[in-house]
Amino acid sequence: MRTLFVGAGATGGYFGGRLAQAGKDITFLVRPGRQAVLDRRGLRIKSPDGETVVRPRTITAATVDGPYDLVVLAVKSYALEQALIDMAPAIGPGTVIVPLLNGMRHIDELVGAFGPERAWGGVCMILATLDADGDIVRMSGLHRIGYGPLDGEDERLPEVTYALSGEEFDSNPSHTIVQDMWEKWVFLASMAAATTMMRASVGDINAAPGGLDFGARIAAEALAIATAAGHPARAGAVAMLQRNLATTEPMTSSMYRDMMQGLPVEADAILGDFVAEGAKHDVPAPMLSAAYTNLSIYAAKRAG
Ligand SMILES: NC(=O)C1=CN([C@@H]2O[C@H](COP(=O)(O)OP(=O)(O)OC[C@H]3O[C@@H](n4cnc5c(N)ncnc54)[C@H](OP(=O)(O)O)[C@@H]3O)[C@@H](O)[C@H]2O)C=CC1
Ligand SMILES: CC(C)(CO)C(=O)C(=O)O
Repeated sequence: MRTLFVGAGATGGYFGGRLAQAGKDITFLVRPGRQAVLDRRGLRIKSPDGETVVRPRTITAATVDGPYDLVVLAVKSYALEQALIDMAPAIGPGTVIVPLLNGMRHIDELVGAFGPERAWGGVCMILATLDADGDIVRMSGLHRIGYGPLDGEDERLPEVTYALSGEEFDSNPSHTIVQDMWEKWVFLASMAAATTMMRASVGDINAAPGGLDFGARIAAEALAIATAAGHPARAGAVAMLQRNLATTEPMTSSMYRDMMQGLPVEADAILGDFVAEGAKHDVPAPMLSAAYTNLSIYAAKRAG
C-alpha cells in the first residue's frame, strides 16, 4: 500500500522510519523545517539496539501528490486542525486513516472530516523523543502499534497489517480498537497525571514517601471513569497499569518530557477530556482534576 505518515516526529518518524527501513512504500508529509533536518541528516533512529539512518521520501503540504492508500496520522493534538487541512489532498475514496494520537477527541474530528469509512482507530506504545539534533530516540524496549476499523470489521485489515508490519516492532491488527484506545487513554492519563504533577519519573515518585499510594489513587480514579463511560479496562490492561505505576524504573510520559522542555502539552485532549468524562458520569476524580489544573496553569504561563 502506498503509505503516507503525517508527521515525522518521535512516533511517526520512528514507526514510519522502521517501515521504510523494511522496504515498505513510505512517504512523510512534513513541514519545511523538519524537511530540512531530514534532508541534512536523514531520518536517524537511536535506540537501545543501536543507530540507523534512512532517507525516506518527504513531501510538504504544497506538494501532496494525490491520494494514498493508507495515511498514518502522528501529530500532537494541538496540531491536528492544520494537519487535517494539509493531508486532505492525500485522502481518496479508498484511503484508510490510522491515527497514533493519545486521547479520543481526534476520532470525532477524523470521522467528521473524512467519513467513518476512512477513519480507523490506532494506538502506539513507545517511549520516544526527539533529541537536540532532531534525531529520534527510543528510550526503552517497548515499540508497538495497534490499529483497526472503529466498528471492528473491514476487509482491508490484512492489507493494512502488511503495510504496517516490519521486522523491527510489534504490529497488532485489532477488532477491538476503540476498547484498546480507551485502555491506552486510562494508562496514559494516569502516567501523565502522576509524572507532570510530581515533575518526576514514576520510579522517583515511588521512591518517595506516599508515592505508591499516590499512583494507586490515580489509577483507581482512571479505572472508575473508564468503567462509568462504558469501557471498563480488561484484566490485562488493569494489570499493566498497576505494574507500571508501581515501577522503580525511571519511566516517564511524553507529556512530562514535553513539560520539562518547556514545550506545549496536550493537556486538554488527554486530561481535560478524561476528567470531563468523569464529571459526565459523576465519578469523583480529585487527583486527575488536580493534575489537569496543574497542566492548565503550566500551559497558561507558557502562552504568556
Ligand atoms: N512520544 C511518545 O513517546 C509517544 C507519543 N504518543 C502520542 O503520539 C502523538 C504524536 O506525538 P509525538 O510523535 O511524540 O510528537 P512529536 O512532537 O515528536 O512529533 C509530531 C510531529 O508532527 C509534525 N507536524 C505537526 N503538524 C504537522 C503538519 N500540519 N504537517 C506535517 N507535520 C506536522 C511536527 O512537525 P514540526 O517538526 O514541523 O513541528 C512534529 O515533527 C501524540 O498524541 C502523543 O501523545 C503516544 C505514545 C508515545
Ligand atoms: C503510554 C506512554 C507512556 C507510552 O506509550 C505514552 O503514550 C506517552 O508517553 O505518551
